Amino acid sequence: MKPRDRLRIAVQKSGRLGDPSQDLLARCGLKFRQSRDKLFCFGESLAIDLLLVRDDDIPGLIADGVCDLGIVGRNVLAEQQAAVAARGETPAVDELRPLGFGRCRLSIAVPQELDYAGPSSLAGLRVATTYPALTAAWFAANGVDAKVVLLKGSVEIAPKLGTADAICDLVSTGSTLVANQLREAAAILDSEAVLAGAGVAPNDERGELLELLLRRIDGVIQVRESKLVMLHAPRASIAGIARLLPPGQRPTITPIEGSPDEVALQAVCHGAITWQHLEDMKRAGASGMLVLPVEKMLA
Ligand SMILES: Nc1ncnc2c1ncn2[C@@H]1O[C@H](COP(=O)(O)OP(=O)(O)OP(=O)(O)O)[C@@H](O)[C@H]1O
Ligand SMILES: O=P(O)(O)OC[C@H]1O[C@H](OP(=O)(O)OP(=O)(O)O)[C@H](O)[C@@H]1O
Ligand SMILES: [Mg+2]
Repeated sequence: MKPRDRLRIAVQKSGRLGDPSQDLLARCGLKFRQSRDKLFCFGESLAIDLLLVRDDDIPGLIADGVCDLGIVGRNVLAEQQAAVAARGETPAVDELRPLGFGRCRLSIAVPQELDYAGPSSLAGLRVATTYPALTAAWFAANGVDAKVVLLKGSVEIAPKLGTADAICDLVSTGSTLVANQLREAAAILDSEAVLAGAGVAPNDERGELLELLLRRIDGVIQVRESKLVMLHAPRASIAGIARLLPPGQRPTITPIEGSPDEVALQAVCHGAITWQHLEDMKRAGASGMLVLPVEKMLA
């Protein structure tokens, strides 16, 4: 293969991960000019280009060296790794970073009327899936002999059609399962979009670009998951309130002019602040609570 000096990332052309993947790269300061056929994006701000492809092709493109990196669901990457491992080979593509979007899980689901009391309930049954290697590996790990039936799509209707007794497919809200009179029996993999890359990083300019990109991705993810919390509280309640916050920087406490028993608290927290957090803090004495997004952060 021709040597390359530009880093190349495979991203999903359309579908669920396409836009969020490009959005993440834009937040990392990458700017692109798209080719007329919309299959290639030339990096204008850095020597990093994109190849726009079907998500199923991404692990293979990295393994073959056509791309250095890819943004793909862990479910797709893990399936490829499990298929390689089942052939007795060592997977050449690794997960470098979880990216925090495209969250779903790969689950075994069974018809409502099937009694499921654990993996052994599926012994001797046919299980339809688009993820044959992961499904077979889960059965093997649980010592269950079941038949894995490969389907490329519409897996959920297989039990109704009589081509399978159960399925193993992606679940997010669970509404597809409900619509097909199925229920989730066991989650076999928690998934989200991940940055995937070759086990061995390129040992040239591309290696440096990769390091730079990883640093920026880490920064973007940290900021995205960070919130600035501001509130007022009686001085005596501050320790209790601080314990209710997700982990983060040590809070700043400032006196409030004219209210000697009350202080203002300001804290950068890493992780979601839910309504439940706010209600718990209110019960602990907090008032005037504000939760703000963080745009940039530098330690
Ligand atoms: N319901 C869901 N909720 C959240 N994430 C999901 C859901 N379904 C799938 N995903 C994640 O998004 C990825 C891409 O899903 P999508 O449906 O776009 O794939 P696809 O139809 O195989 O696309 P392609 O045309 O690229 O082959 C999945 O591999 C999974 O990681
Ligand atoms: O638990 P839910 O929120 O219902 O999501 C699960 C469904 O989402 C995905 O399909 P998608 O919506 O992408 O449709 P497709 O696979 O038919 O393209 C997946 O293949 C499941 O069928
Ligand atoms: Mg696909």
